[in-house]
Amino acid sequence: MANTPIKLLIAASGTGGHLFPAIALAQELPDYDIEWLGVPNRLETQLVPKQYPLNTIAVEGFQQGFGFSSVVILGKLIGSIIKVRRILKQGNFQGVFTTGGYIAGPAVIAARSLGLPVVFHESNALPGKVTRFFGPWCTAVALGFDVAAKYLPRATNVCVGTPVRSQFLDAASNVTLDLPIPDDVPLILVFGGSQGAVAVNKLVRQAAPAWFDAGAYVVHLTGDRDPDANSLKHPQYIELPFYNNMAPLLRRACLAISRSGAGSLTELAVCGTPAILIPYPFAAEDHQSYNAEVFTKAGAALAFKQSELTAQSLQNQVLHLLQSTAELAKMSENAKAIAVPDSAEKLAALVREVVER
Ligand SMILES: CC(=O)N[C@H]1[C@@H](OP(=O)(O)OP(=O)(O)OC[C@H]2O[C@@H](n3ccc(=O)[nH]c3=O)[C@H](O)[C@@H]2O)O[C@H](CO)[C@@H](O)[C@@H]1O
Repeated sequence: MANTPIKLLIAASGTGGHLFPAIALAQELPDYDIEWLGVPNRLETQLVPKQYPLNTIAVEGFQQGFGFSSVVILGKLIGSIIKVRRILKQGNFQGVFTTGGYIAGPAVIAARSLGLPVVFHESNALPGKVTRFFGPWCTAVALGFDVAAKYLPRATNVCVGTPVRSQFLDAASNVTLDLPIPDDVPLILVFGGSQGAVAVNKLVRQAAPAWFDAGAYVVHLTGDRDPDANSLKHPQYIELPFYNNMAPLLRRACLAISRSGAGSLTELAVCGTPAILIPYPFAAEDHQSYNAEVFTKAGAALAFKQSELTAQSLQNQVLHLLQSTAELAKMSENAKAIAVPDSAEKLAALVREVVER
């Protein structure tokens, strides 16, 4: 039996922020037999590499209050727990890993009810409700930022950083910057999480002409739901709904304008990209502001509330930074100082310790 691979079920679903760390972990466990748990209509159907079979369940979050729709959701949750228990038993799984979100509830309950170990990864500075509720039930909670530990006093916390895609670490990676940007121009990268940020896009389109006049190029990743897509045309402006080769792009950019999802922040740190952060104002419990604070405290970024930022103030702030190479260099150094480049290895070591114990 010594050579039988360990069977691990990874429950990660929904956004890039939940999926990329889990994929990075899976790639760090090549000797494991891994299957995925997701939902049928989210990003996992496109992003999870084909070698990991995808099991799907119907699960969604509870709304405020408890009405008829909550009863339906509760029914789905119970159905999901039963289905995950069946998957775990029939597949002889030895442990579960999750990055949180709605999928985590049935995964944790099913695994713990069968006595299986669970490692939960929470990438945000303010852990989500699901993490705060289920964290104490898990064998270990791996944290992206150590400040999160104070919100999880009853959980077994280990700070490991947040794993990034292999393109961020592998110098020999064949992931290259295939965009027409001259070598000697300042590049501003604008992106808004894995789904784009329409409000930021609007500000950027108004502010960008002055940046072009200052000689800068702008790569603008708009997401695929922007009603004004393709409305700005300029030879120094490249607009795309989504771009996959983020590592070379973040390394090349002298400044990023970004939301402050944990995944984006982790990549900014690993690449040492100075940033202007505009936390998504409607994120659950305003968690993106807590994430941004980790970076502003470290001197790695500036952060502005969306409600307080105008196109004019954004324009001026960027023009100021473009002229302050020393300030940008300091921010870059500070960003690198909070990066945890070997996070996937640390997380994999924790999973091995917990599952093979
Ligand atoms: C709106 C919201 O609540 N978002 C949450 C969601 O992350 P969400 O996926 O929205 O945002 P993240 O910043 O965590 O991750 C975005 C990821 O998408 C990638 N990307 C983006 C644009 C693009 O064109 N190409 C590309 O590859 C980025 O490089 C990054 O890896 O889960 C995160 C982890 O719990 C939270 O911190 C975020 O607050």
